[in-house]
Amino acid sequence: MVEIKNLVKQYGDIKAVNDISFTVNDGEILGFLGPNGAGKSTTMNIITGYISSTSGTVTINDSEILKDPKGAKSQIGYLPELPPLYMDMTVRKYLEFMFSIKKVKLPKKAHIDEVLAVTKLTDHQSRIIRNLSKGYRQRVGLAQALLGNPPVLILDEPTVGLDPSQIREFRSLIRGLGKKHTVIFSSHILSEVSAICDRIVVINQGQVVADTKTSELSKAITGKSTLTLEVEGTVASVTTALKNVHGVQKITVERQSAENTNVYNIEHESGVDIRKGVFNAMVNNKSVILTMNEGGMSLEEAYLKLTSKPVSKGGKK
Ligand SMILES: Nc1ncnc2c1ncn2[C@@H]1O[C@H](COP(=O)(O)OP(=O)(O)OP(=O)(O)O)[C@@H](O)[C@H]1O
Repeated sequence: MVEIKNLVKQYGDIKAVNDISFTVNDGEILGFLGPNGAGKSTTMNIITGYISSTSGTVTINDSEILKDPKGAKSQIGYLPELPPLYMDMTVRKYLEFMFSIKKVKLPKKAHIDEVLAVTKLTDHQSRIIRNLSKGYRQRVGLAQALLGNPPVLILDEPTVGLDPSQIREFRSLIRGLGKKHTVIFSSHILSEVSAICDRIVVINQGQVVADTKTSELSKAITGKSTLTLEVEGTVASVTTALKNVHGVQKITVERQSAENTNVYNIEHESGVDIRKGVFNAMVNNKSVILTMNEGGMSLEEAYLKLTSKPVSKGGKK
């Protein structure tokens, strides 16, 4: 488990990280999301012990990073935004070199073979790193993070600069790694995080603005349960029929999408699934449903809303 408590990092009069707390459970893939300059890299660098915090604590499976840096660091594999690769080495030589630097205690050949296989680099182990594409270099960075089989992996914006097919491959690698490791994965791209992670922590201007299951992000922001419905029929008859559905609280016509067809936003009681009731009401009303989606606000809209508003007092100066 990774526990981050009241983390603060001050650079002069800039608070890059301003009282951040969150926990990552064993076996979880946590997305750490925020716009450029939000404080992601600073937080990651503190978690991995690269830089120290101004105040607050980071604990990795009972080892606190400042009190027991050796114990904490031995449990972390880190892929920084720019992995420290030695361009003139072959992939295998580089991993052997990092193996000795990290003083890994596992059988060398077998372990490096395993790491090469997991990162799909076996066929490229004799190539000079300089000649590899960005996607392959990133895999080499991931391979060095995996040396020693650390239980926790910290990946700082690992897909930046990769092309779409490299991104897809890298994502599937991370998903696979999540089965054996606890992963913290930072990104400023929402779709990336929602594709891989079950839970996300959103930061903005050095503060946590959401800590929630990906599927509940929209609800966490609006505080409301909503259903969007596109249906044929007059507004009057559809609204009357919807009003009688158990759990429905408020109906708003969002827009007209075609002739005699409107999009409605339906607020409903939290925890009540109104979809069947809405379906039956529309069938009885002879109104054809064209689309029905839970969560009135899209994930993208919710994220923009979260990260565009100014952070309350105590935020970055
Ligand atoms: N060494 C430093 N000295 C002064 N200010 C810094 C330093 N490192 C970071 N900052 C500032 O702290 C804030 C957070 O930066 P950080 O790099 O952690 O953000 P980020 O979320 O990782 O952004 P990006 O996605 O652009 O990498 C920014 O305003 C940045 O300018």
